[in-house]
Amino acid sequence: MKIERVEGTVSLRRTIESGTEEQRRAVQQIIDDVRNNGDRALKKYTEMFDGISFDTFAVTQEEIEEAYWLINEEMVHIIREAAQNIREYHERQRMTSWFMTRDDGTILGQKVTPLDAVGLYVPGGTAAYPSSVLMNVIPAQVAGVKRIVIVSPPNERGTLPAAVLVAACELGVQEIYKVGGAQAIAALAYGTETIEPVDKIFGPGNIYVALAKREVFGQVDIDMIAGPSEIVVLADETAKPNEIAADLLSQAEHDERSVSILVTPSLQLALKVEEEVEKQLATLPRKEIAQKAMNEYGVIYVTDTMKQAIDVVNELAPEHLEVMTAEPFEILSDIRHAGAIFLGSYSSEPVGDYFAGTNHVLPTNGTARFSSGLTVEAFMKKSSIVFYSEQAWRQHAAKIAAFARLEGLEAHARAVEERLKRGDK
Ligand SMILES: NC(=O)c1ccc[n+]([C@@H]2O[C@H](COP(=O)([O-])OP(=O)(O)OC[C@H]3O[C@@H](n4cnc5c(N)ncnc54)[C@H](O)[C@@H]3O)[C@@H](O)[C@H]2O)c1
Ligand SMILES: N[C@H](CO)Cc1c[nH]c[nH+]1
Ligand SMILES: [Zn+2]
Repeated sequence: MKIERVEGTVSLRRTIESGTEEQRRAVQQIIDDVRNNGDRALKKYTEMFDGISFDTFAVTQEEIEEAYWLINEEMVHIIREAAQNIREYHERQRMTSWFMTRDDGTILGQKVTPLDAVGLYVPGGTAAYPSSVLMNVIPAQVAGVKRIVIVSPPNERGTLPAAVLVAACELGVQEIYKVGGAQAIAALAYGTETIEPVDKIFGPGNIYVALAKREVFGQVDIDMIAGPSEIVVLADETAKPNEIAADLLSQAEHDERSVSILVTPSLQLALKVEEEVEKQLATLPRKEIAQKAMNEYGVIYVTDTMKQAIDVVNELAPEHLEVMTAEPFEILSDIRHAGAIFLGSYSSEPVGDYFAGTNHVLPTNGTARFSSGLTVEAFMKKSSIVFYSEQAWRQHAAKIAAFARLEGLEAHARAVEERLKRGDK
């Protein structure tokens, strides 16, 4: 890990993978094929990319039962407890419709409606996280979404990871399809004989999945495109170097492009954390990934003051921020940009990844400057409500018509004035 003094600007912005021309063309072709040939195309690409042939893509009851055999009971209880915590937190985000009235009889309001159907992409390989199933499905359920569909590429046994199936089943998700990649995204967007289309697609995936999501946007809505994980630790001399190092490595093991940064006014702490990171890296099972991430994107910024350290954090606008100082709550009001803020030395970032109840789908790449993590709101939409009484119309019709004529929109003006004829009768 490099130790640097902060000079000039700092940034978390990395190039966003936009794929090669060849990949973009391949994705476009897969999407067209699924639109035209439905299940037949899904079958073809599943054979081609996942090496499995299916007659039906739906996960069966037997597969769910087998998954429960493969997961120990204690783990099922942990998943249940985590789910309860996540549900309790997200219940607080529930939105309600509201109305307001004016003396002239006008009633205005906002009607909140859950999306009818959403699709969650669960990536294959080692990146199949049951915790992400909880983080996406629970806010959808709290919002009141009726139809929740999970798609994920089949593994070499022709099924899905047991932990993913158990997490989904614990939440009562009943529609799970073994199909991945761009073909799964196309099926969710346009529908096939087996898979009914949805209204919005959530979840991460590889470049083919990301490109397909971009491509179908407009036909359906999509969530954010999340980049590799990031952690910034803001610490003073009271923090423990071994704990900081462990937390930095927790995110580095996600991806070779993950970013782990310590910002501190203490050079002594910086030196100790650097040493600890090397020590702890040596015994990590995902050492290769974490090492690459630390070499490329790991850095310790040493500042002159805590105030300067806070400025650096705000400039970085990280996905996750840990505040490990003597009085973390005193710093909270100065933090302006971070997807999730973990306060105090016991609030290690994985506490939020799995269990506390907050959502782990968060803005990356410096976008925490202007965006937020996944919330219940992402699964809802708002319709404005307008009721004009006769009194309100009489009082304001001329003003509205004048405004319309200012824009040169005569039909607008006449629509409002058309009601005058009623008074003539
Ligand atoms: N940001 C996050 O929160 C987060 C979390 C988990 C995983 N991820 C990402 O998910 C990804 C998982 O990748 P994965 O590949 O293991 O699983 P994946 O499910 O994203 O992709 C697998 C599918 O890719 C398609 N594919 C593979 N090669 C192809 C080709 N040549 N042409 C067309 N399609 C092809 C296949 O259809 C296959 O089923 C990683 O990139 C990881 O970084 C991100
Ligand atoms: N830290 C990841 C988001 O950046 C989420 C995750 C899932 N499992 C473990 N961690
Ligand atoms: Zn994580």
